[in-house]
Amino acid sequence: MAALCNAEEQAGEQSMKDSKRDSLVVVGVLCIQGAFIEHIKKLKEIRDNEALSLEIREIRKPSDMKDLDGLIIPGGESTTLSVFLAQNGFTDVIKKWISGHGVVWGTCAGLILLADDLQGQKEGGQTVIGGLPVQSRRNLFGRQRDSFEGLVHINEAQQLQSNGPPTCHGIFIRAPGISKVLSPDVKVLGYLSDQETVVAVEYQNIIATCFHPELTNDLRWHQYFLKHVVRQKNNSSAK
Ligand SMILES: NC(=O)CC[C@H](N)C(=O)O
Repeated sequence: MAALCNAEEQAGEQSMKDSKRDSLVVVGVLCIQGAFIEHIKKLKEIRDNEALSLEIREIRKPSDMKDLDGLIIPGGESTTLSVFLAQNGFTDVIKKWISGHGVVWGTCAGLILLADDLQGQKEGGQTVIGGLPVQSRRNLFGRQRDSFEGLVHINEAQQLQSNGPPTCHGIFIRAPGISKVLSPDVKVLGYLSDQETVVAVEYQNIIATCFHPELTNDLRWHQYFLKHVVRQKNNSSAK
């Protein structure tokens, strides 16, 4: 497949270079439960490889969100995460931060928390953050024993890196699905080999994946997220 290098991609590349020169970008990882250590490792690897001016912050309480440019909500157990967030006055803080254009990436349980319409939630409901106009179904691919690894096709129009392959390895652990896209403005970033099952999306300042790129050697999803964060920061400081 031809390498794609669109204007947005170029703007992202430029922003990454700019971030090396000037302002510090602050990216947080929600460190309550789940695969947060793996996300932090990936961010550190990119920061060190690319000499980025990047602060990587562990987010454990609402006040840690101060001056944050980007946030990763990791996979884990969405019920545990949602109860913790609600009980600690965290849900509304993150909601407000996202509506103020903070760039967020939810992987797996993180996607569940960001979906506007959640199906298959625990009895009594789950307090979610929302903001992403998709319907997500918990455990769409089955229970724990149905967890699988498979090929994710990266949507050509949204190529993650101009020089990367058009696929990536997807690790799906009791994964949620994106059962419906609720807005034409949701961009599909990745889908399975059946060409139908959407597993990665982007909507404005929100990225969400059903699988776990932090558990693979592929850095492209984290690089893609960081570019988005830097672009957004530069846009808002230009205003
Ligand atoms: N790997 C994951 O994050 C699994 C998510 C889990 N099924 C949940 O509903 O929270």
